[in-house]
Amino acid sequence: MLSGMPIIDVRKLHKRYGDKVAVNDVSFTVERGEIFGILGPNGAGKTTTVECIEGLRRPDGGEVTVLGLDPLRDTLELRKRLGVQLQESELPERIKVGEALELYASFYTDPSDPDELLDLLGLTDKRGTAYKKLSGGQKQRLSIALSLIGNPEVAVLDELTTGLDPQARREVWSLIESIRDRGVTILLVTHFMEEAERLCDRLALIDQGEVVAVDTPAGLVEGVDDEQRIRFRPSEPVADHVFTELPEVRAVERQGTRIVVTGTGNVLYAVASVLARKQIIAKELRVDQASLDDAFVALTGRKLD
Ligand SMILES: Nc1ncnc2c1ncn2[C@@H]1O[C@H](COP(=O)(O)OP(=O)(O)OP(=O)(O)O)[C@@H](O)[C@H]1O
Repeated sequence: MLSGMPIIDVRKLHKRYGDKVAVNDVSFTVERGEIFGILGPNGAGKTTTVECIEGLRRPDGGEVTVLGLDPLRDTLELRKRLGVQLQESELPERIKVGEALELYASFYTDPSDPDELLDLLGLTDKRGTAYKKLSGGQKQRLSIALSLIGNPEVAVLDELTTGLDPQARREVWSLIESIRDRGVTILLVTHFMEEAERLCDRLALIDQGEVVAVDTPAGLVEGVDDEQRIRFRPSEPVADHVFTELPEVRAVERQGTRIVVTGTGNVLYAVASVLARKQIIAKELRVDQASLDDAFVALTGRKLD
């Protein structure tokens, strides 16, 4: 295989449902070994895009190749090499964790060792537990295990941590990183900014069926103006004009006893200096930089969630 070939190549993908355009000329490539994210609000067209990649939907236009294969024509070959996460409803309630893995392993000629996967996913002591008795996080981990049982070269994970508590979510994130470290290329669909920021090497921001940007998380955030938000509770009362007189400051806002100063350049130094001169202490000081959320707003004029 050519080393330069992308693992997933989506070109001008177009998909309508009746009159509704769900995906409008979406293009991106996923390179070997990366975690590539598709990030966008509900209804942006993320699931439709990955269903075309998985061969579950027929595009109305454009081209998709996965590992050089056509998802609609080379279905059988692709099934062996592409791992797809199951929907929750696809497993019988009574099946035990170990049985589910053995069953799925039997579909492949060279599956992963179920015990090793259970261990990797922290499910070893759940081997004999019925599916319906698992917690949300455990079900999620099992569905990831099932997507990996065939030793795929590439895995598609859709809304991986939806419905999980923050603790379980972080566990799943480190799991995904260890899977990538084993050499699996991962396409991750999410509407969580934090998840995309933490996990993805690169990501496509999608809005209303269109790709608005493809870049690294840092690259996307760099594109936003370098505005910073400084929040603190002053030890003494202080008037707004003390800050608004500073050239770096764009706005001053009050939130109860807190002051929120936004500005650009070295605004933090400017604010800290003026407070020091007045011998005022900034309590509970917090500085927020631009985030992927801000990048999304800057690009689309709308918030992510
Ligand atoms: N089978 C269908 N028939 C008609 N319209 C559909 C169908 N599936 C999706 N849509 C519409 O197409 C658009 C894109 O949906 P899609 O599910 O791909 O978006 P998404 O980004 O995955 O959103 P979500 O996170 O809510 O699943 C939405 O407006 C949705 O209502």
